[in-house]
Amino acid sequence: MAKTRKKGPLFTPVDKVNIGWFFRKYLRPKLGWLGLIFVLILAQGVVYQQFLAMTEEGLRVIFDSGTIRELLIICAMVFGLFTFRAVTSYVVPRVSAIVANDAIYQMRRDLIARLMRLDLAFFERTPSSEVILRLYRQADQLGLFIGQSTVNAARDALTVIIVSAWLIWQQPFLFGVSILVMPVIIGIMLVTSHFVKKFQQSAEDSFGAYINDIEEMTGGMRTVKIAGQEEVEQARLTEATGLIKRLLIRLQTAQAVVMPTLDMASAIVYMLVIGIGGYIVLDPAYDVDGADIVTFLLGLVIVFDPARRVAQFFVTLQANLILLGSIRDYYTLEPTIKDAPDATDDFDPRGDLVFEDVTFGYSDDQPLFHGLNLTLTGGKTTAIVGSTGSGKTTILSLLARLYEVQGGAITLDGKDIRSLKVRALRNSFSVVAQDIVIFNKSIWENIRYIRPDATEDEIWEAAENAEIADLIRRRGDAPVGPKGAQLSGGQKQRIAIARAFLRDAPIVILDEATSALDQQTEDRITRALARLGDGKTTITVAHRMSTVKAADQIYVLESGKLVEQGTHATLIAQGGLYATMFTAQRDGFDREKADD
Ligand SMILES: Nc1ncnc2c1ncn2[C@@H]1O[C@H](COP(=O)(O)OP(=O)(O)OP(=O)(O)O)[C@@H](O)[C@H]1O
Repeated sequence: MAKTRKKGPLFTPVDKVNIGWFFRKYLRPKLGWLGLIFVLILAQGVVYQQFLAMTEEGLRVIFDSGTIRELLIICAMVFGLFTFRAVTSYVVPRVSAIVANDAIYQMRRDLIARLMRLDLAFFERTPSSEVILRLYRQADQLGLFIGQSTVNAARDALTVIIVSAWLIWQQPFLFGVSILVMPVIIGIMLVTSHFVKKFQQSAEDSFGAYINDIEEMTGGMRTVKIAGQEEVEQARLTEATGLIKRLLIRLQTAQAVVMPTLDMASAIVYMLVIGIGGYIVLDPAYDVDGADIVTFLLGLVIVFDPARRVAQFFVTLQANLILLGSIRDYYTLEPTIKDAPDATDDFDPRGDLVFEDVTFGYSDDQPLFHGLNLTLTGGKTTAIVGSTGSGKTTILSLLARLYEVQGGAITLDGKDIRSLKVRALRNSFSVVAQDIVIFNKSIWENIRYIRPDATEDEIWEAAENAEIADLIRRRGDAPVGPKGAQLSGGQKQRIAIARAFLRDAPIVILDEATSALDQQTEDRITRALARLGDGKTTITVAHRMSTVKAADQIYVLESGKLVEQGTHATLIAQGGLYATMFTAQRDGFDREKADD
């Protein structure tokens, strides 16, 4: 999703749109607070100007031998001014931290809500590391930048403006001399900004790749260990961190150019002011005294520090514009599968599910279904069998509108599923699939996840039905490890089955539901699943022929084409593909038993 940026001005049109978007959406509602921050930092700038004015007066008291009393009053006022500045220096970061973190919280909240609405296809093509990067690191960095750097920069900029205005008013000629170096500074900043943007983009990409590597490593640790691939993994991750190191060094080196440039510029300015200023003081033709020059120099010292920080800010701003752009990219994504304007939830989920001439492919060059016709009769059990990659799981995805058909239609209760509310349609399904989402919580909590409002009795009943209640009693509240790493495949499947019981939806989808179970458990679970599907529309996808035998209707797919259909008995009698697959599996099974 990286955007190539051409070398150019400080803000590209995309940057301007992004800043405008962030301001309108997340900062404008906080204008009151922003106003307060502005007033306080304005006051901080005025404090410096007042300090200078008083210093000039103090110096005159000393040079022109005024009274001690006058001097003491000036000292007390200077102390008072800085105490005020100290108080505001506490209040401003406090208020700005609240404003910025709240803005980032709202942005994250919206981002999460947006992500949830996106199509499954987005998650199947986007590495999770990219999502993590945006939701976590980039949003965090942006929050810090807005809460601290921007507010500080605004304060510094105001200080520079106020003090400079005072200096111009006092000594216009000397001020004119001081800003002779400005064009050089601006030129260097523009060049630096370009490189900072470029390196930041590369650094973000390599951070994404690094998170991806970590995810793959931790997720596949079992395989890594068994295959003794630790060193390969270590080398892979070390290489990724090495790349990050190199990019960050380049990034920070580019940023570091700003400070010495400003230091050199300030040295030249001081030199000019002392030289030309000194000459003016010595020349009786000018009405300028030593106090004027000392105050002017002090004013420059006061201005230079915040000016340096403002310049530095513009450079880090470039890096943060990349982060903002990267987060904003997700806001421009729209789900393609959403409710039609006149979508209805008025349908009977117990009705027939029918594929009418359905055409579908994951990509244009790989069509899968062409004119597929199937009827999954309401209240009955339909099995879909076929070799691997024949499109069985895709049928289930299309039913739940995880993908949209490209031709023809799928109807439920005679209504095109595209005319139904997506949420209502999906609520009609209970799914027991292979890719089970398991959280690092207790089994009990994992079952409850599907229906947080379920009563304790309902959860126990579901657990008993799925034959996992004993395990819950044994393990108690112990968490099951990340992604359920401490559970066996069969135990995870039984959690999925318990969830399906708890959800109790009118259509039950079983996608290889009993594949990870031993024969004895499988028999028990098959009975449990029969109870689950009792009176419901059940759709079973299985490699194992034994689990589909009892289905009311069996469809046999081959490379996306429907090649046979009927009951177990009729298909066996036909002696086609199904009969061949069934016999092959049974023979294999018998051989295994004989070997035992
Ligand atoms: N998200 C996806 N993006 C692109 N192609 C996909 C995607 N999911 C599946 N496919 C392809 O579509 C075809 C059908 O896949 P599908 O998962 O429906 O088969 P299946 O019959 O369920 O296979 P299996 O029995 O191995 O689970 C396969 O060729 C697969 O590579």
